[in-house]
Amino acid sequence: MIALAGTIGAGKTSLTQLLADHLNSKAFYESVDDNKILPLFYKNPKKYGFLLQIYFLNKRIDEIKDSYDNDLNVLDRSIFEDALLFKLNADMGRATQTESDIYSSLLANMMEELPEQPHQKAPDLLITIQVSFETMLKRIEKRGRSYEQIANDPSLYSYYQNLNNRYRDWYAQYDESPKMLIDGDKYDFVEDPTAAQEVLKMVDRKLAELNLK
Ligand SMILES: Nc1ncnc2c1ncn2[C@@H]1O[C@H](COP(=O)(O)OP(=O)(O)OP(=O)(O)O)[C@@H](O)[C@H]1O
Repeated sequence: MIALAGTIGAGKTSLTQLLADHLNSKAFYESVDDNKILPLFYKNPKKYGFLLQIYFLNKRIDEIKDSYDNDLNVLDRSIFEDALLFKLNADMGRATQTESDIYSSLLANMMEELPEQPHQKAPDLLITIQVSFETMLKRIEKRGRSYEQIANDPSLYSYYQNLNNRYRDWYAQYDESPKMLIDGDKYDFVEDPTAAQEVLKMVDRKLAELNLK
């Protein structure tokens, strides 16, 4: 399967739709609006950080299992980014070392590839959308999920800044599958149909190179 990655508001959900339509495959979305734990987490990250992580892990494993039937199915967020978010929260004192260790070993256990399984769990291709911090802030504001707004909680500014910075290193180090980077500032594939076509062409070239299409 193809997994999208990128910071909050990078455009993962939109590109997932675009790609699945283009490839005639299925799109799998992380459902944010009916996630009951996320607003609790934003209100009290220390209390709900670990629960949120377990919730996401469970959801993403479900998605990985459901998307097995076609290598070109598209997931709007990769499971591997959660560790980046959790590490950030742990470094900010919102999770304990024990919670962090248990999460890492649970993730490794869940993702371990077994010889008898018919399909691998890691994606066939990871596509990361990289956006500047300014773009990230604009998108978060434009989308307007109340618990994500800096106007309601100014401490989110440094959380978002830190998150965006860490994505660069995360992408550089990521080695679970083939990967490619899309510049989300340069290619506004949501508003600009020409940019969308260019992005689809880039992905097609990568899929051909990997013999997936
Ligand atoms: N592992 C995690 N730990 C903490 N928060 C998370 C985690 N995964 C997702 N979130 C939160 O869930 C919300 C949705 O994030 P996500 O980036 O997946 O979707 P999105 O904002 O709709 O992105 P896009 O616009 O790229 O589709 C954000 O508030 C994000 O901070």
